Amino acid sequence: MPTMLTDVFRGHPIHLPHFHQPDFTSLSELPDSYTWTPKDDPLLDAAPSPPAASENIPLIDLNHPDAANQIGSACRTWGAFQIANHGVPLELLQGIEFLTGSLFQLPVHRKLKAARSETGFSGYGVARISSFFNKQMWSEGFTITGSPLNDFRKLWPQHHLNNYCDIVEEYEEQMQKLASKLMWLSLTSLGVSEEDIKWASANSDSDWAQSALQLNHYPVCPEPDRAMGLAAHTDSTLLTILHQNNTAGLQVFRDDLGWVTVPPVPDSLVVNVGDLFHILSNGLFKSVLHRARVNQTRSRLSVAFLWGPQSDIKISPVPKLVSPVGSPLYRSVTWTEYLRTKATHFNEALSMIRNHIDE
Ligand SMILES: C=C1C[C@]23C[C@H]1CC[C@H]2[C@@]12CCC[C@@](C)(C(=O)O1)[C@H]2[C@@H]3C(=O)O
Ligand SMILES: O=C(O)CCC(=O)C(=O)O
Ligand SMILES: [Fe+2]
Repeated sequence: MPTMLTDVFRGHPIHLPHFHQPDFTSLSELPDSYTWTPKDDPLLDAAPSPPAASENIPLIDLNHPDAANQIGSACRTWGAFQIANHGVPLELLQGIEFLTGSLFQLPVHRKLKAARSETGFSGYGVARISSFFNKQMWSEGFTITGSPLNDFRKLWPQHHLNNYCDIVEEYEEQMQKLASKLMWLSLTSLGVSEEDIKWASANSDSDWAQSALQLNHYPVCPEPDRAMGLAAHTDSTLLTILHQNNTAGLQVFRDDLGWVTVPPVPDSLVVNVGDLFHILSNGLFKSVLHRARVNQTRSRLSVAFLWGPQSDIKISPVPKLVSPVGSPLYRSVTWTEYLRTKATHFNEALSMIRNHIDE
């Protein structure tokens, strides 16, 4: 039996900073433990000099005949793009946003009933990457994998459960289909077909993939310029599909441009390349560094669909993308191994599985 995501951190506890959640709504000043300076994050104010022209991640119409090439090009230059005409019913996007809003509106003592444990995967808590920073993030999260019923039971009375579980299940199904479509469109642009990736071609999508949902809430903040919603990170996924409410906050990093805000476009979705897709593409696709800032007047919600392979699948660079005289940039790794490496080494995880070739 392959490890399921639920078991990834079993026996690999993550010691998160003590959970002192302030009552976000009652503060008129940012507590020191939430005030970020460049000492806490070297890239905090990263900006090119001279300042670069304003540019943004592309918005791609999935119905466009050239969508595959546009996606491939966005994966190479940005590691992120937005998509319109993605086929996910709008009521479903509204449904998951409503569920997320009502979850975070619950009183703290109720949310803590579904707190994520140190060795657990799902439930309520601070971002997992919190342990790598000295300052706290201005956000709260809820991770779901598999059926949310057990956790949701701790939050809501019976009469909400079926409806909320149906929304999560339907959302995961739609995202799964979309993620697989996006993966093949981007690989097509590199000349890679199903014959080149055995684990993916032998089975239908639902057999080889697994996923998690990360619900995020960034409350209104008295001093947004000094706070951080979610610190800079890359996702450990193949692809991540993000729905944000109509409040800006997500930023992606480009060496030549610094931090670039991804504006919310109604009814569209944001797609990020994750570390595993970077590995699979032998470094051609960029796993994008991103973060979330916060806001003084509007609270922000986001729902991230984190998508990767089942845990018995070894991801390694597609041979076709390795030059005949070169060697693959990375050694092979399963999603479970990678998540554990990331949980202990954070942003060093990718370089730890890189093949260092003697010159
Ligand atoms: C399947 C995943 C991917 C995880 C870990 C696990 C569940 C939650 C995901 C996130 C979501 C928030 C950012 C991140 C960096 C975090 O702290 O938790 C992500 C992390 C990763 O992409 O590495
Ligand atoms: O809230 C956002 O825009 C970013 C969320 C994110 O990066 C994540 O959940 O991995
Ligand atoms: Fe992320």
